[in-house]
Amino acid sequence: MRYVSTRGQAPVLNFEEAMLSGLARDGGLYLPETILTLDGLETLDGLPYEEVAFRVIRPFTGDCFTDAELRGAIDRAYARIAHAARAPLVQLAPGHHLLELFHGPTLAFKDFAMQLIAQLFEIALKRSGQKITIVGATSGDTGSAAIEAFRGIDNVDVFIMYPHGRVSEVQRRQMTTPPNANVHALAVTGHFDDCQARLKDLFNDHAFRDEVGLAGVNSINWSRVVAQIVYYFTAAASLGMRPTDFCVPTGNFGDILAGSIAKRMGLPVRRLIVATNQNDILHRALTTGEYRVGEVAPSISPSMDIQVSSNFERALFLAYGGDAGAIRQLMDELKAGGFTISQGALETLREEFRSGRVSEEETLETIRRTREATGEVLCPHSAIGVAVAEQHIEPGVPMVTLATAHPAKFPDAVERAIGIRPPLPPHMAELFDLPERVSRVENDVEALKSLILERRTQ
Ligand SMILES: Cc1ncc(COP(=O)(O)O)c(C=O)c1O
Ligand SMILES: N[C@@H](CCOP(=O)(O)O)C(=O)O
Repeated sequence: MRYVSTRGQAPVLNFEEAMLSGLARDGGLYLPETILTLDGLETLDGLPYEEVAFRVIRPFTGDCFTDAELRGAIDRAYARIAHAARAPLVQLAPGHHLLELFHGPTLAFKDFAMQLIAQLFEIALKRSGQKITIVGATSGDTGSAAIEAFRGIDNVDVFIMYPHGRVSEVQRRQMTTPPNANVHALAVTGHFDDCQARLKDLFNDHAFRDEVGLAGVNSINWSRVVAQIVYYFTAAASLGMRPTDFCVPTGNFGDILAGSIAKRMGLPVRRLIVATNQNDILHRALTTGEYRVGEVAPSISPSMDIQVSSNFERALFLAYGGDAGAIRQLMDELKAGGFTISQGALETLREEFRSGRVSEEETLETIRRTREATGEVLCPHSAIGVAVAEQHIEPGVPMVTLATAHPAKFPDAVERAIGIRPPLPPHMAELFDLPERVSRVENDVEALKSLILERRTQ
């Protein structure tokens, strides 16, 4: 399988090359040239998660990994998810199901992709002897998952930029307490969009990129998206492969894009519903056709405090029929604050996506209500998903809401809602006793470059 950039001016790559590159050299995002349908959907129900993962991921990796390598990577990755089903589906109400994606080592859905791609990176780097510098931007969960997955791996340094003061204490400590020499937590002045913009600056500086062997593990990296497709298949399989709606707490649009790819592979996804907090650029874009960047407002769902939603570029590319020239034009306009989606592309997007926005008070109320009605304690991000899903449930169509993080990652918000601080699982019992290691950095690409060059160990 070959991968092309959404901006049409970067080399066409295979899976492994796209995985190791992250962002395309023209600033775009890689997508497969064609998306193949997956046969045998009716045989998936009852299979172990690992087997479904193999069948879903295999067509995307081409001949980059042998079957044995891919199966081994999948088995090692998902052995770290502390639930036999890996992504269990629990019923919240008749017709409404919660897909729990928070049983991994860092308690967020990011573990599903990050654990797997760390295994694949390791195989690829052992084979080539290449040394790389991973730089990631996080609003809290990608960073902790990346550090957990890549810490201690040979030939890799991992630098994670998070917005200083804007992640939860649990998230921060997950990033600052690992003692491994190849891990570097960077607290950046600014918000997540600043971190992501600086990350793209680093990728777009080709001399720096080549000097340090820059790689990315945000969902701008196609391999992240691929791994996130799998749980749409396991969820739909356990609901009998009926047309199903999925509601996804959304920020950078990676998780919901994975659902869109699953649909293109033939999964009976009816609608994908974007659920946002007050940082609602995606809801505004789908409602009005205007994609205009606003201020990032801090919220009780900090992982979704995002305005510039990177993977929306992939959805736009698909909605514009693969017109890379149109995407280049839109991304140029974005530099000046935003763009108008063409009527045709907007209609295409609206056929597939619905959206909703949830206030802080509604988020707290949903945590409260859901616990009372079902006993399930939601994290604030998952609560946003549940609240928006409830507005879109239609009789006869199952609704699956993605529960993207464990409530114990956001104890302050959960306590405000239900008066209880959810306990951390035993493997994280010492988190608050460990010493922290972090560098404060200004929101400045030159400062970041100097720090990375000085600190990398490879
Ligand atoms: C807990 C949680 N929920 C939802 C999201 C939004 O996911 P995405 O960025 O893939 O839209 C994130 C961040 O990515 C997250 O960490
Ligand atoms: N919410 C994310 C933001 C980055 O998302 P990614 O999926 O593009 O890596 C986070 O927790 O960091």
